[in-house]
Amino acid sequence: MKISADQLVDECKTLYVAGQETTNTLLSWMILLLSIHQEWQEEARREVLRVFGPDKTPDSDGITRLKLVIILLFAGFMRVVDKETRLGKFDLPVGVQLHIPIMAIHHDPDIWGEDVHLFKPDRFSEGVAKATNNNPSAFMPFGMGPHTCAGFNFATNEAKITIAMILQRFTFSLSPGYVHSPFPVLAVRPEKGVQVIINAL
Ligand code: HEM
Repeated sequence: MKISADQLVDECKTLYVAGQETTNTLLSWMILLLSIHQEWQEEARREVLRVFGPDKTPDSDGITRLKLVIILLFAGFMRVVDKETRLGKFDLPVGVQLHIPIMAIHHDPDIWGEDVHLFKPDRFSEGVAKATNNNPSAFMPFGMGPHTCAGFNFATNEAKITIAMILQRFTFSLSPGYVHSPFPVLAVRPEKGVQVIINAL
């Protein structure tokens, strides 16, 4: 199949939009959470130093051994019905937009338990099924089905490498100037940034 210059430009825009804000938003929230939860920052650093030591650049073998938990916040994603479809008891006409509220599903106490609002990475220690009260498909930070995120492996590896390299070199804690303002656009971004105090190790 031949691809036109316009299609190529469109593909590049898709990869940029889908891949840039999402991963840097994920990294920003991870820095925030690890700044607040110093015990998890130390635990993650211990793991990174055990796998890579203080200076080794993370390699593909090592990053598969990192079990750093990636906490993802994603506001929602959307489907447009392109042919008449029956969904459970609903008949969906063409053009209907279906919003899948990932963030609401990721905050449902019936699925995650009453402590859903707490940062508890170890809720995943026995797998997603256990963490979700046997609803593993309720955890869908990268979507689900035929259009699941094309950049899943790339993004998780990129995030692991970045966090590992930061943890190898610095400690960080939250700056008193930080203002919490989650702002949903496509991903939920920290509207005013994440200000941290960084110290070299
Ligand atoms: C933390 C980072 C990321 C998150 C949370 C994320 C999340 C998602 C989600 C929720 C979807 C929609 C899936 C669906 O509709 O079922 C999606 C689709 C997509 N993502 Fe990502 N993504 C991330 C990074 C990336 C990166 C780095 C790339 C590419 C370099 C990428 C490329 C794509 C593409 C091309 C699609 C559309 C797939 C399709 O419609 O077939 N994403 N992503």
